[in-house]
Amino acid sequence: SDPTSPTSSSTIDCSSDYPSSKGYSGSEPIVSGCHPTSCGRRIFDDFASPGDVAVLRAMAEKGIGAARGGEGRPGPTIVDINSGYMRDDEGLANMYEGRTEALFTPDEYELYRSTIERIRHTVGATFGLEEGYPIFTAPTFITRLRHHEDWQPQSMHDVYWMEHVDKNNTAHYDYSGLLYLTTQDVDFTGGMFEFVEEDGVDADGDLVFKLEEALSPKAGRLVSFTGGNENPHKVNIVRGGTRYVLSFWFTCSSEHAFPAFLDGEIHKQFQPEPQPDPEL
Ligand SMILES: O=C(O)CCC(=O)C(=O)O
Ligand SMILES: [Fe+2]
Repeated sequence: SDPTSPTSSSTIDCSSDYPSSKGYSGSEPIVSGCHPTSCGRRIFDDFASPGDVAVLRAMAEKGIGAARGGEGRPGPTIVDINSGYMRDDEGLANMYEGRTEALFTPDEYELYRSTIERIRHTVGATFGLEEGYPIFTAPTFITRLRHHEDWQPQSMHDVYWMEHVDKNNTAHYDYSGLLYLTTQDVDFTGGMFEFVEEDGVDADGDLVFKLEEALSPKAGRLVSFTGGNENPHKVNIVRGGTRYVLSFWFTCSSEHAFPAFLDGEIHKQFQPEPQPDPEL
């Protein structure tokens, strides 16, 4: 599809957390031609073909199988094809570790890489950014949410249905992109994506949110939005079946530029210290 003509487009006021000369929360300088001057949301249906969507889903399954064995775990499983890391309710594992043969074919890597690049280009065009922006950053991953009636979250990592703002989780995220790889009410039930807005506080003093706009995941549908406080959102709990989404974040900060390595070797450079999961 034509990257300049989204299926639907809305413009909203950017959060007042974007001052004019400093970045969000004062952390990084504003990059003109990249940081949003006009915030909003863009949806592109049929952004990826059914065939491409099937290959991306199969790559996630292959990665989960290599890292965890079998079909992996119920609940949320995050798969990063670039670094090889997979996280599920048992923790972190790497799909590339200890392999003697390539896990993915050159065609699969090329599809993954070109899909990332096409999304990046589309986000830049639809938000009117200068050439070269936004910048690809890490991490990016495919998230699989697999329903199982007996499943319970083991740590805060597993609680995927919380309202959040992407830029508050990771300060250098400026644009968010979600490419859905399954269709609601065909492949899974529940799992609606919702933009929300603050609606006061509850008796414990915790923020309460109300629905602003619900978007039904559809295979091939790209949803992109500015990452700041103008776009709080959540995913609803998956009630049946399996839901997949490819999540990307882009930045305006050249310091956070991340080349798409996709060579099956990069995890050797990132050996994270094992960290205890935050408690529930
Ligand atoms: O899965 C979705 O629809 C949204 C996921 C999301 O908001 C995130 O990963 O930050
Ligand atoms: Fe998010």
